[in-house]
Amino acid sequence: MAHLQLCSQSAIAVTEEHDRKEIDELIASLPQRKGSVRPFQCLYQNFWFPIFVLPNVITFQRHFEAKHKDIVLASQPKSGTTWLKALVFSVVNRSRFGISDTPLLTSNPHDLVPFFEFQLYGSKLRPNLDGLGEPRLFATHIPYPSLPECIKRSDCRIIYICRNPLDTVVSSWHFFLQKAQLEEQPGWSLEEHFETYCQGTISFGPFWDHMMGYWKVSLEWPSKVLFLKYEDLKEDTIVHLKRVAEFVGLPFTEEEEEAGGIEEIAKMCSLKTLKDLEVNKSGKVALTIEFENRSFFRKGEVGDWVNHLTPSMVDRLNSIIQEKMSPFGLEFKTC
Ligand SMILES: Nc1ncnc2c1ncn2[C@@H]1O[C@H](COP(=O)(O)OS(=O)(=O)O)[C@@H](OP(=O)(O)O)[C@H]1O
Repeated sequence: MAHLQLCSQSAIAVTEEHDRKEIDELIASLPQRKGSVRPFQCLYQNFWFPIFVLPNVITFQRHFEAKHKDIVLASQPKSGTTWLKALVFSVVNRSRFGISDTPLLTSNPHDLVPFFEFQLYGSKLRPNLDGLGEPRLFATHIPYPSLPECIKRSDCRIIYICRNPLDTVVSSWHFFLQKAQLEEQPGWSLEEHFETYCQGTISFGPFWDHMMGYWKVSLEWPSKVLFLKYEDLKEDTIVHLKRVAEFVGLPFTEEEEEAGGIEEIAKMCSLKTLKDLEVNKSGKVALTIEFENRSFFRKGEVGDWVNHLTPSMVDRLNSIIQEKMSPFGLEFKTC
């Protein structure tokens, strides 16, 4: 018996070693370019991925097994991912935890709803996810076309959040600049960052193809993808919390509504509440590389771009939106 176990373990090790080599060879053959945080981005399946994340993405594509009840939160970086994680975690787990004992009080949302590509499949690991309670909650920045087929074919649901590109480019510049400053590395200008964003070579870009991928599926298959906008959530969190709860098959009851249960979740997940928690002031989260928890909470405003972008930058981004997204009905509130 022990001999058999050893044999199967070494067979797995050989297969993993083989996979690793094959993935490394595949990545070496891809077009690469210098990126902002890490030295290189690779063009894989028509999107630019940070090179250090790509092995995890490929391992995830090959080995993830979806379950029908899974819920996947998808976004581009700096679109409201952290907020969406807190909201959906609270909705899905509200029968287990109240506001006084929610794990959000002691854990950053990224530790409660892990990313496939940064956390679960980090370091080319193949995690065992069978033991997780259902529904399992996952997150990803991977574009729709590159999601594993099992996610598309199963009944599992996807909630996508997007944000107007003017605020997103400003938010992502601040995020990486702060990271560089903390590590005493040279930063880079907003102009340089903006150029990368508009060229579509930012991580997980082009941003328009990322948004359009999920947008089109949400129109064709609304029970598969719920498409949310950061600006709408800011305007009326309650309405969109109800949509989320219905979409995941756990609608709020009249009693919950009357008892103020939805408002409680909205308040718990607000930027102010999360930002002021000790865990988010001092902790760190490992997303392949380490980030300070506080770096995920900045201003959280709609329209902060007015303080940073020049009129010509605004014109350029607006014309990309007009050309690539407006014809398909995707519009943004920018103030
Ligand atoms: N709870 C809550 N409510 C409203 N807004 C929030 C919240 N949490 C984070 N934020 C703001 O979202 C921006 C960070 O984006 P992401 O969470 O997508 O970042 S990441 O992709 O997970 O790295 C970043 O936006 P900016 O302030 O404009 O930079 C955060 O401040």
